[in-house]
Order: sequence, then structure tokens, then C-alpha cells
Amino acid sequence: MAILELSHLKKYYATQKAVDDVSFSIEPGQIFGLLGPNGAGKTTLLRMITGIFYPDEGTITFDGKKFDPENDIQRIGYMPEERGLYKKMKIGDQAMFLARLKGLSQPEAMAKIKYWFERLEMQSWWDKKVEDLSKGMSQKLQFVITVLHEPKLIILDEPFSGLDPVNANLIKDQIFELAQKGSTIIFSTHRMEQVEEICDQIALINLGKKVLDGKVEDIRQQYKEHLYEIKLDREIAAGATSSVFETVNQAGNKMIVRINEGRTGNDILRYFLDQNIEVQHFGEILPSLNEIFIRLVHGTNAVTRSFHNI
Ligand SMILES: Nc1ncnc2c1ncn2[C@@H]1O[C@H](COP(=O)(O)OP(=O)(O)OP(=O)(O)O)[C@@H](O)[C@H]1O
Repeated sequence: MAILELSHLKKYYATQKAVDDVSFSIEPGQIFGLLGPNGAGKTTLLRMITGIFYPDEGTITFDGKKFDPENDIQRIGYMPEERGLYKKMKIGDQAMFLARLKGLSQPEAMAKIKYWFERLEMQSWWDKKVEDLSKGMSQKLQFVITVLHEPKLIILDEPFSGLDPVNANLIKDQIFELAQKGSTIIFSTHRMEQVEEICDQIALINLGKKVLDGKVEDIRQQYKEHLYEIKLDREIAAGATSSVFETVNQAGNKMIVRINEGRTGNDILRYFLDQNIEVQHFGEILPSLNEIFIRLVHGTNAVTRSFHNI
């Protein structure tokens, strides 16, 4: 059973259709990426899932029942893009205050805060004030506050913005672990490399509408251009074509070819082997999510014609 199911959600601001008939569902334990360019409607969608806004139309089902923000909110952790921390309060006191608001007892909250501060290397921050934290440091604090009460559904708006690679990896590891323990994670981002690395499933939103959703690997297969990159032991005549493939790009002994319909990678290999040409590298080029995103959102072609791995 899906943990979250959105059905025909709509949200309009005056004349702006911020979210326009979006449906998808998310299974428990999944890491789900919500993607889209600036202004696509991601934040508006997340605000409906977290009960900040009511949808104008459509329904949200959470854990098998109609979403009831007042009661369900305790089981949801939301890290918004704009940080809502109290600047003058000490970090330790702030974490305690917010943990108590989420329903944890004082000893429970203390144990959890200590656990998370240790995991994210924040022990020495206890008496610092929020206004003395860097952007990345307050991002880590906000993450801890979001997951502290072990919510069933964790929603992170741009969780890696402002984090250096070491801290981004630290947070990434926690996300994997939380999903393994059964939490469901939704995060929104523009950073496609992270999505490819982390997400089981994605939805791409553009101009308020869902343009694409599914498993990352299935989507990359669906948008492939039947291209292969090849490195040979010698240079061959420019623009080689055969009944098996056409050359798309060639530089010295490297080439990118598009395979003809009905042919397989083995046919390409056979073509060269029959001529006693050694194939030193051979691989299919699948488009990255970034390329698919650019193609769908901007209507321009992907840049898969350059050499990727050789
Ligand atoms: N309070 C508001 N009043 C009127 N229009 C709004 C309001 N909030 C958002 N919008 C509009 O709704 C659309 C969707 O905005 P939203 O903030 O949901 O996008 P987003 O995908 O989160 O963008 P970003 O990646 O830039 O944060 C945009 O066109 C935006 O201008």
C-alpha cells in the first residue's frame, strides 16, 4: 500500500496555476525525488503534502486514509527551504524546544538530540546561537530537527544547498539509513547528479504539471537515443557507416554511433572484428537525468553526442 497518494491535486494563486492536476503515489521506504525548474510548483506541492495549504481540488491519501493535517503532521517531518530557526536561541535549547513540540518527552528528546548531534559531528555546537552558524551548519541543524522524532514521512526541500561535499555525503548517508529503517523520504532539488545517486523514483514537474515520473533507470532507458561509444585500436576513415550503424561523432580512434533498428551491440562489435579491428572500449550511452530534464523542460536536444567515458 502506498504511504502517500496524490490524486489530481490543483492549487491556484489568483490566475497562476501553481499545481495543475498532479497525481502520483509513493511506496513506503522509498527515496523520492521531486524535480523541476524554478517556479515549477514543487514548494506549493510540498506545502499541500505538509498541510500548510489545502489543495483547491484533488485528494491526498496518507498511510491509507484521507490526509488529516492536524493529526498526521506529527508523523511527518518537513525541512522547508527557508529556515525557520530562532536566531538568538542556543542550538541545544532550540533542538530541545522543537523536539518537545513534536511530542517527545524531555529525556527522550535529550537522548535523541545527543544521538543525532554525535552522528552529524555537532556536539560542540550546543551553546552556540543560530545567528553564529554558517549556512551549512544551520542546514545540518535543520535536518536534525526534521528527523529527530522519527517521522514516517520525511520531506526535504533542497536538503543539500549550502553543504560542502563532506557534509552533503554525511546527510546523504543518513537519508539512506532512514529509508532502510522504513521512513519514506521525499526531496525536492534542481541537482540532478544527486537525484541519480540517491532516488529510487522521481517525478518531474514543469509549469505546474507532471511531465514524467517513474524509476530512474526505467526513465533513462525510455529516453535513450540508441547511441554507443567506441574506442578502436586505430583510426578508421571518417564517417564510417554500415547496415548496422551510422556515425554520429568521430575523433581519431573514438566514435559515437547510432545503431540501426533491429540491430544489437553484438552486430557493431562483429562489424569491427570482421575487419580485424580491435575494440578497446564499447558501451551504450544512456542519457543522464540532467539531459532528459533539459530536453523536456527546454525542448532542446540532450548533449549525449560528446564522449562520456573514454
Ligand atoms: N504566494 C503566492 N502568490 C502567487 N503566486 C505564487 C505564490 N507562491 C508561488 N507562486 C507562483 O506559483 C508558481 C509555483 O511556485 P513554487 O514556489 O511552488 O515553485 P518551485 O518549483 O518551488 O520553485 P523554486 O525551485 O524556485 O523554489 C510560480 O509561478 C510562483 O510564482
